[in-house]
Amino acid sequence: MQQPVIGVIGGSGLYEIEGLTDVQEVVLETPFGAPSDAFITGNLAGAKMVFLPRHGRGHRFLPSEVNYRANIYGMKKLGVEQIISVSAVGSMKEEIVPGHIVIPDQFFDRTQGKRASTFFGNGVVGHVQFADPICGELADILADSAQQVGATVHKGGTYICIEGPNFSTRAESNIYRNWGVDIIGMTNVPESRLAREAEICYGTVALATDYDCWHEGHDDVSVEAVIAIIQQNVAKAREIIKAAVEKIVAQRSERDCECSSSLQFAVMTDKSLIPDETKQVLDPIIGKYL
Ligand SMILES: CSC[C@H]1O[C@H](OP(=O)(O)O)[C@H](O)[C@@H]1O
Ligand SMILES: Nc1ncnc2[nH]cnc12
Repeated sequence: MQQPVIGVIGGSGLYEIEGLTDVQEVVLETPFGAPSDAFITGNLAGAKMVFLPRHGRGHRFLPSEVNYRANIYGMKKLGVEQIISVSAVGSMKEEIVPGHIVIPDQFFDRTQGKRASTFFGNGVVGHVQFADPICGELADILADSAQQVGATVHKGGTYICIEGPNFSTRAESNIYRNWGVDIIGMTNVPESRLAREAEICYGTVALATDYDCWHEGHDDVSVEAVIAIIQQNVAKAREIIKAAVEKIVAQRSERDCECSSSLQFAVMTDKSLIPDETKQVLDPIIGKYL
């Protein structure tokens, strides 16, 4: 059995990963442009790791500016099969207290169409299933890991993804709550869509940092408050990643989740009509089916 290759996309406050051996910086250009930063590769607990800070080191890219396609394409090129996303989120439920961890199982997309969110196009049409956008097996591992390291964890929940970069109005926040969502953020869509198209399992460790602006007993969300909670919890997030990596290594078997073969029946276009250049660009993603 080959060593697992696990990607970590660090969100707000997580710009580096600790404890790796044989660390290298890999600068990649992709057909979709430059990723958010150099990929940091190394070994951790028997796995090969590929780390990328979503907003770049120094937090330089807005949620709408992050080049999600280049990031996921780069992960695929580096052999990543599972991505652990780490994200700061607002809590939309009383019981999700700032400092708690949520492992969401659903996304609700409220982005405004400004983000490139598919590898398809340019002569190739494909439609992947996305009813369950998070890999169930990876989510189980992340929830168990969070519990193991002593975090208060909520397993399951809907993450509503807004365009940002401004936080929500009070009316929006209350309406989202009426829709029944659990947490709010700005980044996990389209990242998760692209991971599914690339047949990479995707799971999120969401750190609740605030009550957005709906809670009468708490201050409205601010960057200052978000950073304070992240700083208190970043060590815990790193412990969760390490525990999850150890479990993935221990359970290592060929993936049999739906994510691992999501493209098998997804491409609609007659193979003989797909332009050569498109085939070349998408070779790491659809090559095995052509
Ligand atoms: C600093 S609060 C807003 C910012 O934090 C979250 O980012 P990430 O998912 O990368 O941790 C949120 O989506 C916003 O981008
Ligand atoms: N309240 C909030 N809204 C959107 N993204 C967030 N990230 C952290 N807190 C957030």
